[in-house]
Amino acid sequence: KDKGAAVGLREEYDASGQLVLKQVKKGVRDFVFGRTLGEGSYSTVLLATDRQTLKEYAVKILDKKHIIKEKKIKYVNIEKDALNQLIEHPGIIRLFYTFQDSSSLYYVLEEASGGELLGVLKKIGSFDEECTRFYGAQILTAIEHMHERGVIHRDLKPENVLLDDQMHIKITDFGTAKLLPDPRKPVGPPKPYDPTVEEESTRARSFVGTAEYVSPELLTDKSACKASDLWAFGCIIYQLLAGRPPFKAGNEYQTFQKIVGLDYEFPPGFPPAARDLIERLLVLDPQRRLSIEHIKNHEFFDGIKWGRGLWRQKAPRLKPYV
Ligand SMILES: C[C@@H](Nc1nc2c(c3cc(-c4cn[nH]c4)ccc13)C(=O)N=C/C2=C\CC1CC1)C(C)(C)C
Repeated sequence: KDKGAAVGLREEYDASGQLVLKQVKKGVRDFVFGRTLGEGSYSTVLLATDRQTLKEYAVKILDKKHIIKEKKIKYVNIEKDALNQLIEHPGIIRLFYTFQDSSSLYYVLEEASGGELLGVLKKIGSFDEECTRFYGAQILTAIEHMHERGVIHRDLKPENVLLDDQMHIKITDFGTAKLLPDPRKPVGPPKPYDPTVEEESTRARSFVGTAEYVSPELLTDKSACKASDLWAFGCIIYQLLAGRPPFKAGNEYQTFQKIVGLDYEFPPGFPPAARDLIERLLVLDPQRRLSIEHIKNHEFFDGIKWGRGLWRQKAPRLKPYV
């Protein structure tokens, strides 16, 4: 009789000589892989079912050779560290565990069966104020949680805002996050030069998010800060109500020109409170952008109960804002 090796169990004897079966790390064989959810540049995300528990997960598979060749090892560790630092928040996708085989790394993540907010938005065209207020509030508290833990997402967009089976949000894709040094941890001695590791400075310089949501500071002086996520937040709020992002042009370069020139306008009939909030977020100088506290107190969010209550209440029914 197979000692359960197939299901990742190992025989051990405890102090009193009693036989115990220990659950060891899961492996590829423990899952049945389903459809592809999306392809990243170094990874693929598939739906997968755990053979034993029949629970559904999203598994991100990274090709080790490709990562090493492209010197992206740092990115991979950043994503894992970011997800591990952000556990236990209802608005952040959970990383359950990771394992590897000879060719790939596997991240076993929570499945968000409602899919991407972008997909829902495309289906109904645009959100009304009530839905925008609810989803905006959930996204803001998830951003607040990240920033409290020194994590800057850097690529927030409706595609990375997922929906669970209760139609509550789950932020995902921390592969391009920036981890601020932990103020509580002393900075260690400088590491010896390692040619295979791409330096932070070059990394910060090389990375740019998705054109429509990139902040002006990332385009002008190549550095992202927490306020960069709030610029993206402003773009998302605008897009939920208008059905399109504020800065969109024929190609990336023209989109960048619109951003640094703050070249956007509101469609007629745009709700005035939302317009005022967006005008205080889409500010070129990151220092002058509204802080999270001020956003929470803005009249657009009047009526929102911030805190745990936000995650227990029923999501408003999505109806198009005509
Ligand atoms: C934006 C993202 N799309 C998605 N990423 C994830 C999903 C996900 C689920 C559906 C879905 C499920 N049921 N119906 C639709 C559709 C798209 C998804 C999920 O459940 N759990 C973790 C995910 C991502 C975590 C990983 C990046 C670290 C890309 C295109 C990058 C795969």
